[in-house]
Amino acid sequence: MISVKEAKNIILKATQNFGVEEIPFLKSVGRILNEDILADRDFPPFNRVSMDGIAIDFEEFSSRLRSNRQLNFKIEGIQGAGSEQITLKNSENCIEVMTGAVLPKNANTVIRYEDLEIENGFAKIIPEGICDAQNVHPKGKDGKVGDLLIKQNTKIAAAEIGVLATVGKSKVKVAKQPKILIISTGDELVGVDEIPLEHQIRRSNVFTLVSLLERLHIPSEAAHITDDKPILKQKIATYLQEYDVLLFSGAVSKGKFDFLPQVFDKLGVEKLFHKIAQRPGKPFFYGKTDKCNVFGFPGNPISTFVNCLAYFYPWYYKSVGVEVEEETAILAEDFAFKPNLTYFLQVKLSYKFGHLVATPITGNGSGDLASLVNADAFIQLPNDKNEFKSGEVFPIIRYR
Ligand SMILES: Nc1nc2c(c(=O)[nH]1)N[C@H]1C(S)=C(S)[C@@H](COP(=O)(O)OP(=O)(O)OC[C@H]3O[C@@H](n4cnc5c(N)ncnc54)[C@H](O)[C@@H]3O)O[C@H]1N2
Ligand code: MOO
Ligand SMILES: [Mg+2]
Repeated sequence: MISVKEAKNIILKATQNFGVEEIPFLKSVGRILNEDILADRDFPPFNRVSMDGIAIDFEEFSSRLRSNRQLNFKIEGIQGAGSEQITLKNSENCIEVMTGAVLPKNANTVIRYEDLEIENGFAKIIPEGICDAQNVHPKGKDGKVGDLLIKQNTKIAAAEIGVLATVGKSKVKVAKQPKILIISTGDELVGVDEIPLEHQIRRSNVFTLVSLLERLHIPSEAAHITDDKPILKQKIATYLQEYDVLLFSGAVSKGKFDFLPQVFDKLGVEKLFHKIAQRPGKPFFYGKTDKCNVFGFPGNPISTFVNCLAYFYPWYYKSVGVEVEEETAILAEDFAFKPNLTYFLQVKLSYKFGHLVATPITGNGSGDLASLVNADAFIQLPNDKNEFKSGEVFPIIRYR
C-alpha cells in the first residue's frame, strides 16, 4: 500500500498531452487556452472621449481664463461614436463629442455637458475644476499592440471571452479534451428510472462522475457491465482501444466478484498502484496501457467521489497544462482519527473573520452518499497524527 503523496506523484508522472483543437470562442468557456492572446491594436485604439460634452483646445480655454475673456465656444460640429475623426478647424471653437468617439483633431480636452450652458450654437464653460486633457482616455493607455493579454494555459471564463472578442479571435486554440468512458460494474445496480427490488440499488456513481467531468467541461459517455468476468474482459478490451481514459467505479476490492484487477492484468494494463493508505477510497487501482489511462475507483460512492477529485482532477489539470494552487482551511473543531491512514474528512466551509474555516460533517462512512450533500469539501488530515486540533490548517479539496 502506498501513501497519498506517492500515489499523487505516480499519477502526475503519467499525465498525457491530448493535443490542440481550434473551436469557436463562445464555445471555449471552461476550456484551457493553448495560445497566447496578444493585443491586435492599441487599447484603446484611439484617443477615446470618455464623457459626453464638447472637445476644445485647452490652451485657448486657459488663455481666455487668464485674461478674463468670455468662455463662449462656437459649436463647429459634432463627433459621435463610430464616425471618422473630424478636425477642430478653429481653436476658438469647439466640437460636441460623445462617449466612445474619437477625440477630434486639434482638440485635447473634453468638458462635460454638466459643466456647460448651451445657447444659440455656443457652449459656455462653467470654469470650475477644468484641467488639461480631462475626460480623454489616451490611445494605448491600457495596452499596446502586441502586448500579452491572456497567457497560454489560462482557463477561459467570461472575462477572457470579452478580450477574445475585442481582439477578433472568433476561433481559439484550446487543449483537446481526453475521450472518456465511465463504467459502473455490479449486479446490484439498476437504472435511475427503474424500481429496484429489495436487494438492488440504483446506479449513482456513474452520474456523479459524469457531473464531476462536466465541471471540467469534459463530455463523457457511460456504460454498465455486470460482474461477469468474460463479458468484462471482452468489453474492456474494446474500450481500451477506443478511449483515452476509462473511469471505473466498483469491483476493485477483495470480494469474490471484484474482477477488475485480474481483468486489467489479463488485458495488459500496467498496474501503477493498487491501494492507497487513505480513507475513504483505499482500494483505488491506477494503471495504463500505451493508449489508455485506467482509473479503478472503489465502488462506495464517497470513495469514487473523493478519488476522482483527489487524483483524476490533478491528473487532468496537469495533462492540459494548468497549474492549480493548493487550498487550505482552518479546522473548526477538534477531530480524532486513529488508523494510520490519510483521512479525507467531509467538511462544510464558511468564513470567520475573513478566514476559511472547515467544520466536520460526520456521515456514516463511504457508503453514505447523501452526506455529500451536507458538505462542500474534503479536508485532508495526514496519517502521521491521530488528533487534529481546532485552529490547525490542512489542505482542502472543494467540490462546490
Ligand atoms: N475484505 C475487504 N472488503 C472490503 C475492503 C477491504 O479492504 N477488504 N475494502 C472496502 C472498501 S474501503 C471499499 S471502498 C469497498 C470497495 O469495493 P469495490 O471497489 O470492490 O466496489 P463494489 O464491491 O463493487 O461495491 C462497493 C459498494 O459500492 C456500491 N456501488 C458500486 N458501484 C456503484 C454505483 N455505480 N453506484 C452506486 N453504488 C455503487 C455497491 O453497491 C457496494 O455497496 O470494498 C470494501 N470491502
Ligand atoms: O475506502 Mo472505502 O472507501 O473506506 O469504503
Ligand atoms: Mg467489492
